[in-house]
Amino acid sequence: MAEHVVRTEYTVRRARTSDVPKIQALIEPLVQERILLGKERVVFYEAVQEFRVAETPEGELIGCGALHVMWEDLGEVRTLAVSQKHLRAGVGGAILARLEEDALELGVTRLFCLTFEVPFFERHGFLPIGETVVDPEVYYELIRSRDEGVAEFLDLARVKPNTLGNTRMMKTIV
Ligand SMILES: CC(=O)SCCNC(=O)CCNC(=O)[C@H](O)C(C)(C)COP(=O)(O)OP(=O)(O)OC[C@H]1O[C@@H](n2cnc3c(N)ncnc32)[C@H](O)[C@@H]1OP(=O)(O)O
Repeated sequence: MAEHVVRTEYTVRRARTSDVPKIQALIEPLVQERILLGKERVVFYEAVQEFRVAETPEGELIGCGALHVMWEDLGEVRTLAVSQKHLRAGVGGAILARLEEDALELGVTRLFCLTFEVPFFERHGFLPIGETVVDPEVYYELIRSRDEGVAEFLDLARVKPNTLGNTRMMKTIV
């Protein structure tokens, strides 16, 4: 008997302000599990232009992901998540591909991520990295940022509890 395959129909689009509560609801279980870092709602509104979301024809938000620019050539994939019932249907891969297009459009050629989902990111061309992979001059510029994600990228001691068990990964997308 042929295997029954459930197809998920969806489109990936730029996020809108009205998506913010839905993005928060989508990632809340992952925040509870300490897989993703919880953030205040205002932080999501401030970052709404960084987000892409996956939506079904019925208007259900089933995935999200963000690209945060850190430096001239450097960006970070953030808050990539797919709802439990739509996992393994290509949604995460499609959002990541769109974030990579966004990165190239902006001039960003190196993408960082900090994740527990190592095999997923490896399949998309990311490789584990050890320490910080920026020149000392850039390091001392980045250290001025107030962004928690940048602090995590720099592996600063004060954010180590947030990053415990995560793998630091990088992809060059030129
Ligand atoms: C940088 C950060 O944001 S770090 C945080 C990363 N996110 C998390 O940790 C949150 C929890 N995890 C998730 O939300 C998800 O697992 C994600 C986002 C990592 C991946 O999302 P998914 O939509 O499941 O990814 P996608 O479907 O593209 O690929 C996953 C698997 O499904 C498989 N797949 C893709 N399309 C299909 C399909 N149509 N039918 C069957 N399998 C499929 C892929 O081959 C892959 O399989 P593999 O793992 O055996 O190689």
